[in-house]
Amino acid sequence: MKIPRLTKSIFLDQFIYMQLVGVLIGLAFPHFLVWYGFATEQVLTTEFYILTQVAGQVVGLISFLMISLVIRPHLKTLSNKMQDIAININSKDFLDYSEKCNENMCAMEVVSNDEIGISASAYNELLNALMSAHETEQVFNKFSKIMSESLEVQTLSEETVDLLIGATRIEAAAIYLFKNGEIELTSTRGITDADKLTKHPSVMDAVNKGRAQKINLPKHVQLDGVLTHFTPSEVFIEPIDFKGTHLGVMVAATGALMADEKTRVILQLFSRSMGLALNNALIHSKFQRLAAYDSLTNVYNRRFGMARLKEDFARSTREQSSLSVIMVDIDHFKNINDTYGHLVGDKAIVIIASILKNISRDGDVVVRYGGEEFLMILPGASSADAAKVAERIRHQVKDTIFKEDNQQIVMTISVGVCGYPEIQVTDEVELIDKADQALYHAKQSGRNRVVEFARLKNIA
Ligand SMILES: Nc1nc2c(ncn2[C@@H]2O[C@H](COP(=O)(O)OP(=O)(O)OP(=O)(O)O)[C@@H](O)[C@H]2O)c(=O)[nH]1
Repeated sequence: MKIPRLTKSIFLDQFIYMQLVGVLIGLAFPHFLVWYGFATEQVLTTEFYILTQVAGQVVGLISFLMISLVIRPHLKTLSNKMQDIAININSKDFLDYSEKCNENMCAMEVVSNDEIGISASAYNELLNALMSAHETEQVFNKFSKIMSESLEVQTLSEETVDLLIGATRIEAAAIYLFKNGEIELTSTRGITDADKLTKHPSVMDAVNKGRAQKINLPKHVQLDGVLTHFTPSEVFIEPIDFKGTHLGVMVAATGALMADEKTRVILQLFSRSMGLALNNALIHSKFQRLAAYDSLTNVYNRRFGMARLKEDFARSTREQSSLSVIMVDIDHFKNINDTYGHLVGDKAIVIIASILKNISRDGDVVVRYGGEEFLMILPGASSADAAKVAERIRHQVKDTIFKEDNQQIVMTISVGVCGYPEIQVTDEVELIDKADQALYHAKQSGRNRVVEFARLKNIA
């Protein structure tokens, strides 16, 4: 039965109805007493009617007050908490609010199993769902920031793995990408033998078919967790795709705690959204490579080499450390072209470049400076050290027999060396210029030789 509403306040309606009930009881009560055996002249009097009316109103009023005292505070607390959340969501302060939120402050105490108790637990569930959605949103915002701020595959992968481990129940993770037809480990945290996973059939399946999977981790893979070593409870394999192309796969393992809803949601969000950023990063690195490398020899091109030399020279003058350059030019190269043709000439250039690369140490830079001219930058090497390297190169070139059809081609090179700070130059262009002068001298004095600019000066 639906009782009609009288005012805008349910409590006021309830009060009015209680008063009406009081009036009816006040009217009926004297007649009930007559029926019960009281004398009519005693109870059907105006005074007795007034008395029963007053008693009825008082009972109505007490009932209203009791309802206000027992029910109203619970509803008031519930409405205050809801208002707090609404205000914080609207003022975008929900992050601070959720961080401060503990059981006492935000959750409602459930004190009954009636509608009020049900409302309190429904509110608590709603609050938990809101907090969890908010946390997921925060993690995804951080993830979007990572995706939009870097164009480096390595940085993107490492920061994603770190965030995944920091924000979910995942305790170890790795990202593998397809490179030249092979699955390559790009970043890993916690999986100590991550390389071995590239051969695992489930990983291959996820990469080849783009199929997400959940597997048991193979025995030989161990996890470093917060607790020493432990066996993971689950391992998720999520493909990373972009427009139907399988770019790679994300492997993530939970530790002692199984993945909760938030972990599963974030894992899927990450693997599904990474494709675009990784694809951009892969294109970027391809373009960077194209812009920096010489396509014939696969060593740095002149533009990149000069930029690199500028940086190295600035560092050497700042730190007062040695820096030497070696200029290499193939002797009578025109003859090779004229005798065997340009294609054979190209092969000869590639052979010289690979000799230079093989002899160079970590940190040295090989540059194709011109057609058949190479520059080698040796940070930390004195002029005398660089001259020794140059001699090794010269010998190796001379001793390399280059076979073309049935012909055996022997090449020689002339080399100019200049080193800072032995030779006090003002910039990197002057350093190159001096090495060039030494090279010119090597050519003039018969070719197939190394000339150090420092000695040239002494001779002069
Ligand atoms: N095959 C080929 N030849 C090139 C390339 N770049 C430059 N050359 C040739 O290299 C030759 C360089 O000749 P020169 O500078 O006259 O000198 P050289 O014959 O090497 O003689 P010296 O340097 O004086 O010992 C020219 O014939 C160019 O055409 C290239 O990328 N491929």
